[in-house]
Formats: sequence, C-alpha cells, structure tokens
Amino acid sequence: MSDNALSLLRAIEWLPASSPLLSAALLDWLLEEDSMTKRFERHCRQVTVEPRREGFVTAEAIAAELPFLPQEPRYWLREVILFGDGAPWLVGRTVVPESTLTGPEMKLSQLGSCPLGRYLFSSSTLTRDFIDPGIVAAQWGRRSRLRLSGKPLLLTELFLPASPLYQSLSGEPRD
Ligand SMILES: C=C(O[C@@H]1C=C(C(=O)O)C=C[C@H]1O)C(=O)O
Repeated sequence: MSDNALSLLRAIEWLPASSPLLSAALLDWLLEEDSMTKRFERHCRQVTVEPRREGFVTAEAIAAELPFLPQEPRYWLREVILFGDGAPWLVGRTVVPESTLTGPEMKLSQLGSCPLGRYLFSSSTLTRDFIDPGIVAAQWGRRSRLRLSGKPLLLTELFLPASPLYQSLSGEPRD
C-alpha cells in the first residue's frame, strides 16, 4: 500500500482555490493551519509515524518540489505514513533544502518516528507561505511551503481513504 500511496502522492493534480470541487467541509481540512498530527489525535487514541524514506537526495529526486525551493546541491527527503490507531491515514513527503538544516533545524534530519508536526509547531519561528489543495484517484492532498526562521521546506500530504477527512465529507459530524 505505501509504495502505491507514495507514487499517488507524486501524481496529485493541484486545484485553484476557486475549484467547485472544494467544499467548505473539505477546505476545513485541507487549509488546516495548525498541526495535522494534532487534528488527527482528536479522532483516535494514538497517531504513529512510520518513516519509509529519509536521506539526502539531489535535485533530480525532487523535481516536483524544485520550483518552490532554492536550487541547492542536496535536499533532505522524508517520506512517511501516518497511522491513526494503526490505520493508514496519510502519506507525507517533506523536502528540506540543506541550507535549512542549520541551528535547531538540524533536528529535521533526525526525526525518525517523531511526527514532523511536533517539531514544526513547537517552533516560535514557524510561518506558512501557502497551501495548495489537490486531488488524485479520488483522494485529497495538499502542498505547503513552510518556513522556520525564514528557511523553507516543502510538505506534500495525501489523505488516505481511512482518514477522518472523508468521514466529515459524508455528512458525519464535522471535526
Ligand atoms: C506537518 C505535520 O506533520 C505531519 C507529520 C509528518 C511527518 O512526520 O513527516 C508529515 C506530515 C504531517 O501530516 C503536522 O502535524 O501538521
């Protein structure tokens, strides 16, 4: 499942915010400004993270993210699956330019099974430049450029069918 989900993540079609496909209930999730990990925790007992890939890559491996990041020799790539009580809820792909990995941000290359959001949202210097909604194979996704002390990273997330986002779209009580 995870390899397929990771290749789906790379095929997300990005939508304009004015797209009629984007209902208010859906945007309530996709434009979430706070931690998605924390929001998921409101829908389960435990959120866990399974790193599937972590390491330095060159620009060829991150062609989709390159237009949104500075051109550098190396980038830290992290791909994970987030689980809610053991069910796969989200695939996340984070690309961090090596020049972002300075000072406290060096921790971004040492996260392992610690959710990225726990680090990001504990930082007083976190800002978000944009969130783009998207869709692939009837699954929703989003792409955000975040900054820590002004240093960028790009996060792409694909919400898997078991995630609580889809319950809120089927008329279930909203989050
Ligand atoms: C960015 C967040 O962290 C989550 C955790 C991720 C990780 O551990 O790599 C990736 C995607 C996010 O859904 C968040 O909680 O908002």
